[in-house]
Amino acid sequence: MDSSSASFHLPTSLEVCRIRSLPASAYYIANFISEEEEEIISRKVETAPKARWRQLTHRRLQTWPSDLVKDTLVDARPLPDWLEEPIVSRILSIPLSDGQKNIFASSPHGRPNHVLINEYPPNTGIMPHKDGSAYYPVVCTVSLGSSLCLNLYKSKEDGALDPNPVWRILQEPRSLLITTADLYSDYLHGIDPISTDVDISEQTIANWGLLRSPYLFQHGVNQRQTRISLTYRDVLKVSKLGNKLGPIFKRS
Ligand SMILES: O=C(O)CCC(=O)C(=O)O
Ligand SMILES: [Fe+2]
Repeated sequence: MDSSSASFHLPTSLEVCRIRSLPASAYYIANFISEEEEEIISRKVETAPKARWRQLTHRRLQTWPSDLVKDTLVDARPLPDWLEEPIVSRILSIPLSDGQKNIFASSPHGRPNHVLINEYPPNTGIMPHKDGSAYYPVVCTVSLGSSLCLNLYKSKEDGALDPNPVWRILQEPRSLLITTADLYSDYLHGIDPISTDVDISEQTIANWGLLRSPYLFQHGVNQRQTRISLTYRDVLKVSKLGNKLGPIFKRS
């Protein structure tokens, strides 16, 4: 498999795939990985050692290289190859706008060092939340398997959550969504625990003009199947102890 971006049609800059109807800033690349790459990565996720999975009430997840301890990455092993290639090199290959640096150029480690993998069977979601201060404020989400809507919420003046989402982003399989800046810090995001996303249209989906297959949603619905998301972030604090211990941990 050729993991370089040269043979793959990526946008020339993030600016060309910015979701213009949203506050600063979100970017959506519909065809970020190929079907073959999606298949290979999905298989790696599914066949990871059982101990890698953490079961929540409705959903299960994996963290690579490990969970954070007090907002710190204590296990400084590099990401495994299948999480690194082709996704990380492709993210780093795209300039913000022509001639500029990539989205992680100013982050402490210059690249994502942590990946959270969430699996969402139909009728599962994630409560509205913010991702918090452990990370450099850039989240790169690669979706596998199925489409679903990510909701964006505003906090009310009194800090309470306004339960109606202000925007919805439709994430198709093989897409990359990047959220950063105000959208990262000032808004919450969540996924409804439903089997079918409804009321999907050009008017209600913020990234409609950037979708790969808008015709699939012409009847306004998206029947969900199991969707897996990989969220790439740069954890700000990496423990020095972890760095020293790193080489003696076995890779799994
Ligand atoms: O699966 C997604 O697209 C969102 C996951 C998420 O919000 C998180 O892991 O913090
Ligand atoms: Fe999140």
